[in-house]
Amino acid sequence: MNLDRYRNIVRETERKYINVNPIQRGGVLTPEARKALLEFGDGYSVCDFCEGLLHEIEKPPIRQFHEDLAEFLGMDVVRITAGARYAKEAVMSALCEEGDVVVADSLAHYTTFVAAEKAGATVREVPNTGHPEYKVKVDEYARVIDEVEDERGDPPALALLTHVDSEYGNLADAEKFVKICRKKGVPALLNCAYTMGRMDLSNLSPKPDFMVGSGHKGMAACAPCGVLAMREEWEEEVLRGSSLRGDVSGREWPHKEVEMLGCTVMGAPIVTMMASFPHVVERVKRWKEEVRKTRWFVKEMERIEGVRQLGERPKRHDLVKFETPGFHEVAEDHPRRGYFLYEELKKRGVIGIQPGQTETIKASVYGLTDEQVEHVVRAFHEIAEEYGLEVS
Ligand SMILES: Cc1ncc(COP(=O)(O)O)c(C=O)c1O
Repeated sequence: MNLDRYRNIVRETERKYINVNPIQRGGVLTPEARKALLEFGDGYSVCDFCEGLLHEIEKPPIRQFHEDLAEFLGMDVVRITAGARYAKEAVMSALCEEGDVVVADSLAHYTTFVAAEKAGATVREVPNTGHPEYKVKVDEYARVIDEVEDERGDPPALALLTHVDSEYGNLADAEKFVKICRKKGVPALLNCAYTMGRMDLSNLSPKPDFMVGSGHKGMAACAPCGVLAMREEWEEEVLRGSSLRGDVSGREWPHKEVEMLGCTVMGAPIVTMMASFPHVVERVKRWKEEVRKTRWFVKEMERIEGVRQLGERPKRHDLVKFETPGFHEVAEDHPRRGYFLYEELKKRGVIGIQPGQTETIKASVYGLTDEQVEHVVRAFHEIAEEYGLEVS
C-alpha cells in the first residue's frame, strides 16, 4: 500500500482555471463558506451543544437555519440531507410500499430511479418531445397517472418532476405539474437540484408537497448535502420518530427521525451551506442576469460551424448542451482523439468539459463574470479556427 498518494491531494481549482462543468458551477463555495469549512472541518464539529436533535442545535444556528430555509423556499418544514438523492429516498421510503409505482418525467436523473428501486417501487415515465428540444410533456402526467390507476386499481404512490433536468437544462412547468397531481390526489415531488439556490422558488403556486435540492450543486455548499422541504401535512408521516424498543435494554428513541436515520449531515457541509446562505438569498434575485449571460454564450457558440444548442429555445437555465459535429470530425483524425478538445481548452485556461467527449458537450457559465464568459467563448472560437471550422 502506497500511502504517499494520500499525503498531498491537490485539485485543479477554480482559482487557476475557469470551470464550466454544469454540475459544479452552483456549488462553488463563497469566501464565507471557505472560512467556515476550515472552522468546522473536524468530524462532529457542530455537535458541541446538541441536545439530541441535529436540526434543533442553537449554536451554530442550525435550528434557525431550518426555519429561514423553509421561508426562503416558501415551504413549511425543512431537513438537511446528504444530497438531493437522499431527500428523494426519504420521501419514497416513507410513501412507497413494495411494488408501488412512482410516475416521473423521462428526463429524470438516475438518482430518481435508484431511490425508487431502494424503496421497492418501479418508475413510469412521462414522455418528452424528443430531438432537438426534449421538452417534458407535463400535461401527460394526467394520462400516465390514470393508466397506472386503471392497471393496478391504486394510484401511483408519488409523482416526481425534475424542475430542470441534468441533460438539456430544460425548465419544466412545475405549477402545471402540481395542479395535475393535486387534482388526481397524488403527492407531488419537485426535484429542484438544478434550481434551488439559483432561482427564487418561494412563489410557486400551488406548492408541491415535497421539494428536494442539492447543496453541493446549487447552494454554494460542499458535498455531501441537500435539502428536503415539505408541506406541513407530510411532516408526521415522512419525519416520524422511531417506534422500536430494545427488548433487553428497554431503550427507545421516539424523537429520532427514522427516514433521517436520526441525524444527517453534521459537520462542514451543513455549515458551508449556512455560511453561503446570505449570498444565495441575494443571488437568486439576479437569475435573469444569469439567463441573459447564458443566451449570449449560446449565440456565440452557435457561430461555430455545426454547433447547435439542444433543449428548449430560448434557454431559461444555465445548463446548456450542444451538438458539436465539427469538433467530433476533428477528433476522428486527431492523435488524441476526443481528448483534443478538453486539452485545447485546458491550454486556454478552461476546464469542465467531459474529457474525451466531442459529439455533444455540456457547459454552464453560471456565476462567471462577463469577462470570463468572453474568455471561454474566445477559447472555443480559437480552437474551432485552428482546426479549420468556420466561425461566422
Ligand atoms: C437533476 C438531478 N437530480 C439529482 C441529482 C443528484 O443530486 P445529489 O448529488 O445532491 O444527490 C443530480 C445530480 O447531478 C441531478 O442532476
